[in-house]
Amino acid sequence: MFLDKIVVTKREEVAQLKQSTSIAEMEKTIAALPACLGFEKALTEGRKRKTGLIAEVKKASPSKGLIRADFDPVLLARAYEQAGTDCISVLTDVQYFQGANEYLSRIREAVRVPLLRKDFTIDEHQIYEARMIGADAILLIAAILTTEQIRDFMALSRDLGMDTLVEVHDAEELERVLTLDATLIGINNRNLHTFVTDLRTTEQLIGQIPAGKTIVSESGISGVEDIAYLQQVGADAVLIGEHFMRKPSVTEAVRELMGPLAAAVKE
Ligand SMILES: O=P(O)(O)OC[C@@H](O)[C@@H](O)c1c[nH]c2ccccc12
Repeated sequence: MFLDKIVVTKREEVAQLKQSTSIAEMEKTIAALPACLGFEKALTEGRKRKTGLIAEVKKASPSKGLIRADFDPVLLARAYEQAGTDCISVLTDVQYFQGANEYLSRIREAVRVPLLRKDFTIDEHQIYEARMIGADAILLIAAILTTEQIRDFMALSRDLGMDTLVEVHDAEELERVLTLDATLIGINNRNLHTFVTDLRTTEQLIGQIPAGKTIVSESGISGVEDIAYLQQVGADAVLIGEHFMRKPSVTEAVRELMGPLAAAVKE
């Protein structure tokens, strides 16, 4: 199964990372960095449309293979910025998503938009690494973490100045996450075991979430009617990758998708 395979890969990566650098060394580098941009803030009080948007820089995926042939991470991120996306997500996993840490650090230099490091975080070392390469937030996937790990990783991220997007896909994961003080919760419409995507996952889970949380609906979103539906069921923001990556102009694609229902009507 994909998630099990990727966790094995990540354990190897973490072992290598631990050999190449220590936490003390990483802390030194981090101390000299500028403060993070507010990722969660950009999706709440700062958001530009009724529905917040995290646009993803995604070259390939394990289920689809290569998604965009003329992939230039910096040009794509600039185009997203121009279209007024609230935040940008950057895949850094090499093996399954053809991502790279370098993509995130180059994008960091090029735009003033808060960045999510989209990867499979299973160890503290990766959280320091995320901060070093320029992330403003990291993804924590409940399916591969214990509740205690999520709690500890949220605390460490906060100490380093980063926000966390805690991702769930089913009721059991959501229940665990709701015992923590996570304020930014992602509902992944894609089952990471089977890769089947169903937007109704958001509708099914959102009812269990108490008021005051910011809900991001993730994956498989591709039409104005999808945005309308997710608005109607109560999502505060959406995370979209593939739909934009398949369009020649991602700036136009963002405007087309987010314009009709969301542009003018910021509450
Ligand atoms: O390309 P899509 O279907 O718009 O999906 C984007 C994003 O939600 C997806 O990349 C994603 C959501 N959670 C993840 C966890 C790991 C890797 C990738 C993901």
